[in-house]
Amino acid sequence: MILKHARILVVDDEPDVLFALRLLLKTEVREVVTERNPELLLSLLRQQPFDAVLLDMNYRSGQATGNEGFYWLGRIREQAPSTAVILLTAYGDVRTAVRALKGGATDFLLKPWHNEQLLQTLAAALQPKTGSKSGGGPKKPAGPATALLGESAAMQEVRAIIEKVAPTEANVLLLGENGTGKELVAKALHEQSRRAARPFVAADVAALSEGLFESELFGHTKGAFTDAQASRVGRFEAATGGTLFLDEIGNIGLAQQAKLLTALQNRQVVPVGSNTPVPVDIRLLSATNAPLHALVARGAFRQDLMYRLNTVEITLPPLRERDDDVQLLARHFAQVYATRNRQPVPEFSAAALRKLREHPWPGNVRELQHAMERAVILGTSPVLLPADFSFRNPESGAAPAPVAPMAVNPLPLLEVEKNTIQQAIARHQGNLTKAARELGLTRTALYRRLDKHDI
Ligand SMILES: Nc1ncnc2c1ncn2[C@@H]1O[C@H](COP(=O)(O)OP(=O)(O)OP(=O)(O)O)[C@@H](O)[C@H]1O
Repeated sequence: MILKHARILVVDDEPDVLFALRLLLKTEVREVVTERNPELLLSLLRQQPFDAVLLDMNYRSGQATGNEGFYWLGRIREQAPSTAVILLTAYGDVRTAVRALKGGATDFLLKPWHNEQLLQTLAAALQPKTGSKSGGGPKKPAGPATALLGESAAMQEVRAIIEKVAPTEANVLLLGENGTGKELVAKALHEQSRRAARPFVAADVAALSEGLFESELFGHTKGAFTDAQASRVGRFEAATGGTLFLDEIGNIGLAQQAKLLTALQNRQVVPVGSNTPVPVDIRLLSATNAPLHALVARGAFRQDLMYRLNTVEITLPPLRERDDDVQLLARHFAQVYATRNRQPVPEFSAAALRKLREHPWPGNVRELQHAMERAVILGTSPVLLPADFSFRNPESGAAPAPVAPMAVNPLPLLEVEKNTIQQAIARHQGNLTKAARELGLTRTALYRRLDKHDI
């Protein structure tokens, strides 16, 4: 496609950028649509096809991780796989660029841009896929990579370790409670590795009986046992050149541990029923929610195997220890499920946000994800309220948490509002943008209330 026939969507939260790009593009392309709010991106793509999206990567001042950009990139890839996406960022570095391209971006431009270069990049992005895009390197079909979200210090550290470790061949052991994102991290490690173009093979080893363990992982020959009507390649071989992810590794017995250790030491597997070893070339990632070090101390897990697995160890913190991420993830899942169900994206009342923050999340991000799906589907107003979230009492594991009784001497409403605002501001060390977000208010609405309460 040539540029002058193209329909281009530009999404950036800076009005000046939108203005400049509209001015530049309106004489060069057939149609240019600009939008400040990335949340409207998907509905714009539904309304009309665009040939390319110029997408900003950071939407909140001071945030330079580009995670929002990666998130929207993934969503565009899912919804409009043939639309070219060019990412715009002021904070580019090589790793971000690589991550963007692996996530399916067509190209990457640094702000401030040169007009000539931007037009050339756009024109190149509109060429058919088999065309002249720079060659070299193995190509991987752009999958809708789920971004690992979270701005808490703990998650930023996890992402920094991933970036450092992913390109190496180190075996990585992922520790953390259920639903903290271990599998997501394993996929990120694979996607950012040199093995990204080869398979990512996952196996839940705890689910394998002792008998199945060997044949699933190492394969079997035809007739090796009663049900073996044909020979079958095991997970190790299937992952050749790529990554093998062994989940729930802490739950396997000592006999399986010995078999696994032998395979890892010898870098080869012997399929059940065969005498011929098959060499394997895998990078091993494993995960467990069991206290593996304590299991080693008790003699229930082999120390030598653990040392094979944990060249690098990454511990995913429970969600209750990363308060800052609860709101961000809740908004993310609200967006995902509202879009999936073709519903408007709900807002959150301040009280609902408080309830989400105060819940201990025993099921971590997975529990939050399900809570948001339920709330979006069953919610009756455009603003989610505390009643839209009913958590099971973690103690009993069954009954929904009782509704808090009314305070006997309720504070006057204005007092409550003032206290709530003051607390939110204190929690965010005076950062009004963050306080406003937690309270479910726009910054302007928060300023009005500061004025009203003389804060
Ligand atoms: N930081 C995150 N950002 C976005 N989504 C996340 C994040 N962490 C977890 N999720 C989502 O939460 C769900 C559970 O994550 P995942 O399966 O990776 O957890 P896990 O620790 O491997 O769980 P388990 O121990 O139960 O296997 C997935 O749908 C995943 O996409």
